[in-house]
Amino acid sequence: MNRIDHDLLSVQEARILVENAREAQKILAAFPQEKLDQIVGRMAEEVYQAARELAVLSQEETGFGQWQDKLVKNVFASDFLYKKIRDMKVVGIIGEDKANQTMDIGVPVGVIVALPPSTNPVSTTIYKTLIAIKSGNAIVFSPHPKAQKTIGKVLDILIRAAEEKGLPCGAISYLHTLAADGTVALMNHQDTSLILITGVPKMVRAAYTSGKPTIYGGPGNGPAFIERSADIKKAVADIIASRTFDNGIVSASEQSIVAEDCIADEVKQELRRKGAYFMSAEESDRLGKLFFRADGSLNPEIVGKPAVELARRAGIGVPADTKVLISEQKYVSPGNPYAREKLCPVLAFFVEKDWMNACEKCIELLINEGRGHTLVIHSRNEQVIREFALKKPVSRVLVNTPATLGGIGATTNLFPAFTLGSGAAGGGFTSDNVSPLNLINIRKVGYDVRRLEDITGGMPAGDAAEDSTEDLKELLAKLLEQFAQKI
Ligand SMILES: CC(=O)SCCNC(=O)CCNC(=O)[C@H](O)C(C)(C)COP(=O)(O)OP(=O)(O)OC[C@H]1O[C@@H](n2cnc3c(N)ncnc32)[C@H](O)[C@@H]1OP(=O)(O)O
Repeated sequence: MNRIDHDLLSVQEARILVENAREAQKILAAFPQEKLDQIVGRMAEEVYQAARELAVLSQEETGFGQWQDKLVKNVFASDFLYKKIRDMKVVGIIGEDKANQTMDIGVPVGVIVALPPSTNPVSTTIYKTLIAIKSGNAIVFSPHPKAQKTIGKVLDILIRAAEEKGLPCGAISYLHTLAADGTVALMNHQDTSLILITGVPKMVRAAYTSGKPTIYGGPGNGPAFIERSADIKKAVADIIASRTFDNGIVSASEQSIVAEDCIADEVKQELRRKGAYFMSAEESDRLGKLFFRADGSLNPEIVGKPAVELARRAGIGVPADTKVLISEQKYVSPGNPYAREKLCPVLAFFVEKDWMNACEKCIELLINEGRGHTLVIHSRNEQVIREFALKKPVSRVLVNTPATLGGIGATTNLFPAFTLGSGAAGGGFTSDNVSPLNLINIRKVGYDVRRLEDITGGMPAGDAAEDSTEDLKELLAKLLEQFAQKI
C-alpha cells in the first residue's frame, strides 16, 4: 500500500472508530456506577496479571527504560489505581447538600481521544482506560508509532476483559492503521469531546488546533532543593532512586539539585558515595551536545538510557557502578542543556548562598522549562517549606520524597496519575493529577430557597424601578422648563 492510500485508510478508520465510540457511549451513559466499577475492576485484574510480560515488551519495543521499573509502574496503574478509585462516585448523583438544597450530577464528557507516550506506553494506556470507563466515557486511542505493538497488546487485554463484563463494543478502541492524518481525524471529529494527551510534543499543536478541550501532561524540569535543615542522607537517597527510576523518563523526575552553600560539600560527598559521577566542565560539554536535536527537541537516542551508557556515548570514562551523571552549573538559560528536561539519569548541580537565592534559582529553572509542573524540597523547617511552596510556579510541591514517585502519587497521597496537569502556567486548563473527575461535567441542581425580596431587603424591586423612572421623568421636565425660561 502506498503512503497516500495508507493515510486515507487511517482517516477512514478514525471516523468509524469515533462513530462506534459515540454509539457505545450512549449505552455506557446509562450504566450505574456499580456496573462501570465491575468493568474497571475486571480490566485492572487482567492487566495486573500481564504486568510483567507487558513491561518486558515495552522495553524491547521502545528501547526506553528498564522493564523492572516498568513492572512497578504497571502494577501501580492497575492494582493500586483501581483500589484508589473503586469507592469514588463519579457518575450519577455524586453530591447532595440537603441544607443548601443543591445537588451535583456527574455526566461523562462523551468520547475521549487518547495519545499515550512512547516513554510510558503501558502504564499510561492502562491508567487512561481505567479513568475513562470509571467516568462512563468511551475512549479511542491513537498509539505512539514507536510503541504501537505494546499499546495494541495492552488494549487487546483491556477490551477483552471489559467486554466480558458487559462493556459495549467500540467503547474502547484504537487506530490500527496508524498515521498522523488518522490521529488528526480522531481529534477533529465532531463527536470527539475531549483529548487526553501525555508526552508526544509534536501532536500537542494538532490537539489544540482541533478546538477540543485538551488535557495535556507536558514537560517537567523540576529542581530538587536541599535546604540546610534537610536529612541529607535521605534527600540524596531519594534523588538518586528517583532519577534512576526507569532510567529517568518520568516527567516529574528531578532534573537538577539546588543546594545551600553551607551544606553543599556534604551533599556532594553523599552523592558520590551513592554512585554519582561529577563530570568536569569539558565532559559536561561533550555530554551536553547529545541531549537535543538541531530543532531543539529532545534526542530520543539518550532518552531512558542508563548513566554508564550515556557516559560511553560521550566518551567519558566512569566507574561501572555509576548511577547518575552530574554537571556543576551556575547559570540558567535556554541554551544551557543542563537547565532543561532530559529524561535520563543526568542532573545539574547548583549551589546558592541561602534559601531565598535557592528559591530564585528554582523559579528561573521552571520558567526556562517545565513551568506549572513539579518541584521537590528537602527540609525539616516547616516555615521554609510553606514559604517555598507559596512562591513556586508549579502544580505540585513535593516534600522530602522522590519526585518521580511522589509526583505520580506513589509515595505521596496525591492522586495516582500518569497525566500530570501543569495548569494555566503550563498552557493547560488543569493543574490536577488527572483523575476520573476531570473527565466529567458536573450538572448543578438548585432548588428554590429564597425570594428576591430576601436579597433586596424587602424593597419591592419592580415598583421601585417604575417609581424611579417616573421620578427621573419629572426631574427632566423641571430642568427643561428652567432651561426654557433662561433662553
Ligand atoms: C507521567 C509522564 O512522565 S508522561 C510524559 C513523558 N514525557 C514525555 O513523553 C516527554 C516528551 N516526549 C518527547 O520529548 C519525545 O516523545 C521523546 C523524546 C520521548 C521521543 O521522541 P521521538 O522518538 O522523536 O518521538 P515523538 O514522540 O516526537 O514522535 C515521533 C513521531 O511520531 C509521531 N507520533 C507520535 N504519536 C503519534 C500518534 N499517536 N499518531 C501519529 N503520529 C504520532 C510524532 O508526531 C512524530 O512525528 P515526526 O517523526 O513526523 O515528527
